[in-house]
Amino acid sequence: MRFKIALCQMLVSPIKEKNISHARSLIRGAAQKGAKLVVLPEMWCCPYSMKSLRDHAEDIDAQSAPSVSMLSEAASHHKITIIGGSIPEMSGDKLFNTCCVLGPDGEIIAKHRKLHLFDADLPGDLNFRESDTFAYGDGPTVVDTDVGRIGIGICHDNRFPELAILYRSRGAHLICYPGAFNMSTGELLWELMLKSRAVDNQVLYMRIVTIRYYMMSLEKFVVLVQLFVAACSPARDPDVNSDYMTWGHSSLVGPFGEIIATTGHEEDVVIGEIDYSIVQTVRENLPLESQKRGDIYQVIDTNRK
Ligand SMILES: NC(=O)CC(=O)C(=O)O
Repeated sequence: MRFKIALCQMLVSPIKEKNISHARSLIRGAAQKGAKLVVLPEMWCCPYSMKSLRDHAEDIDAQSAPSVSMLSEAASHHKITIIGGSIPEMSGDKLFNTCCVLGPDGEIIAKHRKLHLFDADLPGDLNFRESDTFAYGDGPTVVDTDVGRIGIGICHDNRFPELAILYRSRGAHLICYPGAFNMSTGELLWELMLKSRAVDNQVLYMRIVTIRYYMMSLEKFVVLVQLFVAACSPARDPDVNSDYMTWGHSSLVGPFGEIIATTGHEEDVVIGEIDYSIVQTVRENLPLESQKRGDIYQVIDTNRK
């Protein structure tokens, strides 16, 4: 399968309505260029500022979510799949950092709540505690779409290779990470993390438990994690008063760790082509699965139903 993906690296303003209509016009432009999959950034509907996130929060389950309504209308109008970046989601009294995935009929086909919240204390530089504001998501997200099986992570989720391994083990062809690395971590780590997740490879064991008679057996699945990774950031806000300055550099990385498409820090729509047949070629050229030492290490998918 071959298709075009668009990463909308949009400049986020303090005004929510403006962000929604701006995102809509970027999606329109991407669809007109032939993109079948459009990805938005982490926190595209409002500033990524812990002080004001609650003011912009939306209740997705109660269907009072203007950002998600726009995504739904855009997906069905253009007949595309949208990875809807992330928005602050209010559910009961909890706030989540949430990504909705919309299919070409406008339906929400998956909802991922950020699993790893970004808490960092870099003395004299950055002190950021997402976990003071957000609640933790409680499950991985793999979704079947018109453009393949996709795993979803949000920003800091991409630092955890086990999640990428798990997604690949569930048959994902592509992992999409809406993200917003900051100026302290971005230069050294953004591209490194994306390339690492694209080329991670492991042998995965999944424990199959037979409860009857307390018997347990271990079934082995050999899995490679060489796949495509797409990450979409907001554009850097040149306003020095901005609470959180983002690194930008939205990118599409191929299964050999190659950068297929990327950009700098300004607003841009990055278009790249994904050809899943390359995954097979890379796996044949570099047959890592036969070289893994499953007798020494293993990753167990504890969440699989
Ligand atoms: N938004 C984030 O999770 C930020 C992050 O991971 C970073 O390095 O910056």
